[in-house]
Amino acid sequence: MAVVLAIDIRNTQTQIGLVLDGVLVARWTVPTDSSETADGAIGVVLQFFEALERGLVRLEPAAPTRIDLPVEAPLSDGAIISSVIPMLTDVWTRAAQRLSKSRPLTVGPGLKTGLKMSLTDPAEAGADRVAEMVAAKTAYGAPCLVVDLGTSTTFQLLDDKGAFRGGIIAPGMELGAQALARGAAQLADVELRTPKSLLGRNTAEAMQAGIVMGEVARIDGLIDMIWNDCGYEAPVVLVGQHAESIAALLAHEATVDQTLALRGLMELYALNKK
Ligand SMILES: Nc1ncnc2c1ncn2[C@@H]1O[C@H](COP(=O)(O)OP(=O)(O)OP(=O)(O)O)[C@@H](O)[C@H]1O
Ligand SMILES: CC(C)(CO)[C@@H](O)C(=O)NCCC(=O)O
Ligand SMILES: [K+]
Repeated sequence: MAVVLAIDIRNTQTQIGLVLDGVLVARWTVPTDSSETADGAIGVVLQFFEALERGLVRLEPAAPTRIDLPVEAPLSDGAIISSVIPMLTDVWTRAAQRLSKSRPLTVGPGLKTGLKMSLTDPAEAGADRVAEMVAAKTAYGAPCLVVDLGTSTTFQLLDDKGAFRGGIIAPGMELGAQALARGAAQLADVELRTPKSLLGRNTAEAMQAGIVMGEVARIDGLIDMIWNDCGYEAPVVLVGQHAESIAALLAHEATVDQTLALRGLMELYALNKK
């Protein structure tokens, strides 16, 4: 059985996918720690494996009922890393190197994607956005629009010719809420949830409306602007921590797909492993 680790390092969270014989079996999410060490990163993977062994991890629908994981090094046959934090790329690469039989792959210049990049500098594109485009092409076909609601809110368009046509990068909801609380003396941190009504009757509700409903309006508005700009429309796929709640509030129809980036990593691994 081939064991592959797909590691997706984002600004707030790091997610590890366990891939067995090309099937995504389970996921493990930890906060991203900018002072992480290679030893610490190995610890994260060991925790994941131990939690799996003890039946504490919810398995993906396609997972086999029984999983036998290696208990000694190498714990995996290979690994693929997508990182949007340059400082952590090397740390996780060293960790993955010690965990696996073969040299880990990193999403970035030099890795085959099978994707045409309609960008002025493809090397600049976030590895997460590239991984999402790769999986979107397989799962939804071209054209397709991916909206990622994480630390930042990003839009990635796979155009009607199947190329990554660039997109939009905006501050995410948590960042917006933090900036508001930091910048205004009478405003404090609020929990990010859908307000009871559009017009808040107190400060917290008004802030929730501004952040959550503001995000909904921004996404709906930008989607329309994108269709106007392109001259065609396409399926919309929502990913990231806030995808479910925002999808429910959007005027546009959207599919939530929380494993898109990890599946993109799986595909990139298959395409690039020797
Ligand atoms: N509480 C949670 N438990 C498990 N998984 C989670 C949890 N929250 C989010 N995730 C998953 O972790 C991944 C990353 O989450 P999130 O969107 O918060 O990332 P982020 O680090 O803010 O991303 P980015 O830096 O790209 O904006 C997503 O795929 C999401 O499904
Ligand atoms: C925009 C983020 C932070 C989203 O995770 C990441 O994809 C990134 O750092 N990208 C680099 C810039 C770009 O994608 O064009
Ligand atoms: K920065």
